Amino acid sequence: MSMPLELLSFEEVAEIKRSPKTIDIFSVPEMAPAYKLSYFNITALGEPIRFLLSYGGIEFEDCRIEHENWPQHKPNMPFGQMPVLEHNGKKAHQSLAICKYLAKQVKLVGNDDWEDLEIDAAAFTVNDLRQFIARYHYETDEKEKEKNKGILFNEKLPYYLERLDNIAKENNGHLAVGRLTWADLYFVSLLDYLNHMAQTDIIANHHNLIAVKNNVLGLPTIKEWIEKRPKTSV
Ligand SMILES: N[C@@H](CCC(=O)N[C@@H](CS)C(=O)NCC(=O)O)C(=O)O
Repeated sequence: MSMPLELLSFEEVAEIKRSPKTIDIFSVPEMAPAYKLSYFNITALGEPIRFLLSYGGIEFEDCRIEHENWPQHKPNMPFGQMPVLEHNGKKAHQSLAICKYLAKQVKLVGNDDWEDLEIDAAAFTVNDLRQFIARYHYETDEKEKEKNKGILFNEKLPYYLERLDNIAKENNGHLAVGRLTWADLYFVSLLDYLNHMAQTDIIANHHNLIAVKNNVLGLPTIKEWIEKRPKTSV
């Protein structure tokens, strides 16, 4: 607490006035970002969350856990998995739930409940597609993998991509409600991962989905994030 000036001697007051205390801006401790995202050092399920935070200019601690250190962190996660978003001392899990929360924060949601339903349906469909591709990619039994490959490339990919492409056409280069929403960011942020797992550019022949991709990658805050994000293999 500072001393009232009238209780100080003339000399002491004079000394204080000669050397006024100034705030040294370089010594002010930086505030920790309000959000911390924990995920592996890859894009995959963490990237939609990183895209949404970046889109909204929300500062976040991008905590990337190396696989060899995962066993010591796993017990601290709500359901033993990541991504996990921390805010105000609380931990949230489930990437889609986190995306929906952030989408509200950055205003990439619908104007009414029905629009939200359409946006959710688009994003959840992309998530279904991700799971079909992952089923093939992560299969270790060679015979099973071959079977999954047939199902993926002959059935699931053409079926899903054709429909998603039609939706993108009807919505002017977006996946729902004719404008940019979190479903677009969700899809585009996962694309590298989906292509990596399928070992091909899955949207190469789907021009309306390419438009969705270009719309998202053209956003200045997303461009900035992609330039500065750590370069990883996936
Ligand atoms: N449904 C969850 C799935 C989370 C999930 O599968 N996380 C994986 C990484 S992508 C994980 O933490 N794996 C490590 C483990 O289960 O020990 C979500 O969408 O967040």
